[in-house]
Amino acid sequence: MEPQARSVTEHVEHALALVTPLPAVETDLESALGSVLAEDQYAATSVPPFDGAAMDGYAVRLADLPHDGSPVTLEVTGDVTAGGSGLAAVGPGQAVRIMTGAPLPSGADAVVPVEHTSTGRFVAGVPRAESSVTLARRPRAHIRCRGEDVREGDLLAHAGTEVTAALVSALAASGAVRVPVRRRPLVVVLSTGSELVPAGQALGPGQITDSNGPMLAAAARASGADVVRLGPVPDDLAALRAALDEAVRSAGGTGRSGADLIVTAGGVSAGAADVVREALAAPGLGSAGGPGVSDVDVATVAMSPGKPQALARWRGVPWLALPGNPVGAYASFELFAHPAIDRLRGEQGSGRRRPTLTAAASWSGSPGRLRVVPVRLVPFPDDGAADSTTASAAGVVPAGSGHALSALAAADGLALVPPDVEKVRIGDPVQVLMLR
Ligand SMILES: Nc1nc2c(c(=O)[nH]1)N[C@H]1C(S)=C(S)[C@@H](COP(=O)(O)OP(=O)(O)OC[C@H]3O[C@@H](n4cnc5c(N)ncnc54)[C@H](O)[C@@H]3O)O[C@H]1N2
Ligand code: MOO
Repeated sequence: MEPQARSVTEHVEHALALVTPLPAVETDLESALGSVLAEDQYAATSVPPFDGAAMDGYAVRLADLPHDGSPVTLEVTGDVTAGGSGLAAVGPGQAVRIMTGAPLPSGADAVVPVEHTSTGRFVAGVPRAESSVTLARRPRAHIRCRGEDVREGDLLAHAGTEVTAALVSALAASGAVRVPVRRRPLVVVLSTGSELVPAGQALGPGQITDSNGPMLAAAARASGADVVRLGPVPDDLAALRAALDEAVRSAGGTGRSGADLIVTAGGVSAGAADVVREALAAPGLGSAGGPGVSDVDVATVAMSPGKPQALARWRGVPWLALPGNPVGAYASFELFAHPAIDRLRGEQGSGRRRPTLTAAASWSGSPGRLRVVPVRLVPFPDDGAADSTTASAAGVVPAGSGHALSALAAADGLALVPPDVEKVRIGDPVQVLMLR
């Protein structure tokens, strides 16, 4: 008899319970890209750090410009450029040439853009020749005030935020040099199966190319981990145990020691050669395990594909054992391994977006199981009009034509059809775990 199936949500909880956020390390700002902040970040300096010009033009005193908008002629007494010393002052009846980003001279309280003055335009590289300028009051002052973007001490980002290029900009502008981030996890990926040969090798009878190894390695890398890939290892207990031991010691080319997470694919179901099951314990299972293994948790998860799953520790290192069927392996990675990697990285929240979109085709569910369907985004509703710009791109259809791996390759996301849905019909809401 098949053991009682566990829900996907429950298995996610078990997977998350296996891992804890990695320690914080200080790193320079650029290397922090893709890592997760370990502490809240506050601005060390204000942005902009001084009052300055937002336009190329003339710094003036508003008191000199009539309210009725009639023009006045002012004496041009100086020049300030961005990065220049900016010591010029504007006295009554005077104006100073000023370039965008330059500090506002004392006495000035507005900038009049050059195109609204008698000068018309500045010529790059040509120094000031004009001794006067005629201009009038404008509705806007075109001044960027000190701290108007970020004020010293402002919270820029919470702990748990992934460092993006945009955040690097905000941190750099406000004085950050080194930032505390969680260490990147080292994930060891290991595929098992005597039928597997590495990509590029000729196939003998009954052999297939190992695609789960490269796929899981790529998926782990895309979720922000450093990756070492081992195997494929044959269905042989001694070989598997040796590979797991290598994983524990593994530094690969990363200059680090020891996996933070081991992800295997294959060998977890009921076959006589299912070597991962063998390494976890004897058939029957529970919490027991052979030497090296602890916290064994073998589960039948109510999902399709991806039903056989196991969790354990190998010499203390968290180990997620995913099924070998490639689509099941990928779905399991996204549902269980990705959140576990997010937790190791210290990321708050669940990483992947899961919007509710609309089914633009009908397909069957898997009653009693969460059905995972690779889907493509399409416009919906698609009224067939030549101009489809009115249709939103919020519809999904099953990707590919049913061949499992080709569907996965074409997918924008994985539709998650709940266990109580027998059939998805056109127009039904459907939750989609977005892959890009
Ligand atoms: N008697 C039962 N048999 C099976 C059950 C079951 O409940 N009772 N479950 C089935 C389901 S569902 C799945 S999923 C598979 C999972 O089995 P394993 O995790 O043990 O995976 P394997 O048997 O090793 O492989 C399954 C399938 O995928 C191919 N494969 C494996 N690894 C790779 C790889 N790295 N690259 C490409 N393809 C791979 C493998 O050749 C098999 O065809 O068990 C069912 N059986
Ligand atoms: O659970 Mo298996 O991955 O359905 O094919």
